[in-house]
Amino acid sequence: MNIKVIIAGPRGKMGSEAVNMVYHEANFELVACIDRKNNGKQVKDIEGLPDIEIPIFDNPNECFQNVNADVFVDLTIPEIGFEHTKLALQYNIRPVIGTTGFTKDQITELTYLSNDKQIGCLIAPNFAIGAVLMMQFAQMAAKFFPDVEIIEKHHDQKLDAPSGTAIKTAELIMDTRNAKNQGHPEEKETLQGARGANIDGMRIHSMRLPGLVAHQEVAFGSSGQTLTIKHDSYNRQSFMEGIKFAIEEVMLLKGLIYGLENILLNK
Ligand SMILES: NC(=O)C1=CN([C@@H]2O[C@H](COP(=O)(O)OP(=O)(O)OC[C@H]3O[C@@H](n4cnc5c(N)ncnc54)[C@H](O)[C@@H]3O)[C@@H](O)[C@H]2O)C=CC1
Ligand SMILES: O=C(O)C1=N[C@H](C(=O)O)C[C@H](O)C1
Repeated sequence: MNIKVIIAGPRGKMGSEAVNMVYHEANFELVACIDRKNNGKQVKDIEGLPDIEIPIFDNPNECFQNVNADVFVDLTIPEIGFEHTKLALQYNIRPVIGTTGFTKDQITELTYLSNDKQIGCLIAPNFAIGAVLMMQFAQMAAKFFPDVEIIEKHHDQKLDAPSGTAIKTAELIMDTRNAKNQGHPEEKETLQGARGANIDGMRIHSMRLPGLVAHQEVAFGSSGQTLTIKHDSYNRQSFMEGIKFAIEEVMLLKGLIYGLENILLNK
């Protein structure tokens, strides 16, 4: 049986790619989109989207109430994505969340809701398989190289900094590395922010430039050597294999998973 999917953010860079992927996937059926504009219109009315008569709602409540769906995919902004996710769970529709910038407290609240209702929910800061592996390799390396800096580089339309991927990478590293303040104990920033954001003593640097898509380096150093683990997404197609996998897998979950690695690496 087909998995029925609702997508929020269909006009966005990621949302439009996801609409096309879901439409072309034999086992998926796009049943509605949530867009803050275009209420009452159809997907075919939006430039760049497939020529299909799928309804668009600007009101998520109305959408979830009227459309029979299995999975809800959010690719919007964190404030809206969080509200969408809570609502989808209330309607027993399984969320697959690509939107980044959720706070720790928000993820905790969604975990409670999802686990309590025994409804699958997947939050993945990065759906690119290569990025998931990059984070895993970084976690492995941190065991041997506790001095580490994360450099993430994105297009200049990105709203959140640091990226969700950089935060997730730091969290994974924190699982294997004891907190350590890096650099000289008496170092001083003569220009605020020069050393980047500080998380558990490691630094995250965020670069924003037109021309970039999504890139991250995790640089480790020890006596006489450095190790750099690097991933590049050159287009948004790179995230689609992971979203497809997440839509299939969330159907089997009974609670919330944060990070694709938790299901991908057990396959
Ligand atoms: N998990 C992953 O693998 C990836 C996640 N992302 C994340 O996905 C999200 C979307 O990224 P992009 O498509 O690049 O952004 P975008 O700016 O191209 O698209 C954002 C979408 O959100 C919608 N939106 C904005 N404000 C809204 C509001 N107030 N109410 C309802 N909808 C609203 C816009 O209409 C648009 O459709 C971001 O959080 C980004 O960090 C991006 C790439 C990969
Ligand atoms: O906004 C983006 O583009 C991306 N956002 C995600 C993040 O914040 O990590 C994933 C990827 O880096 C692209």
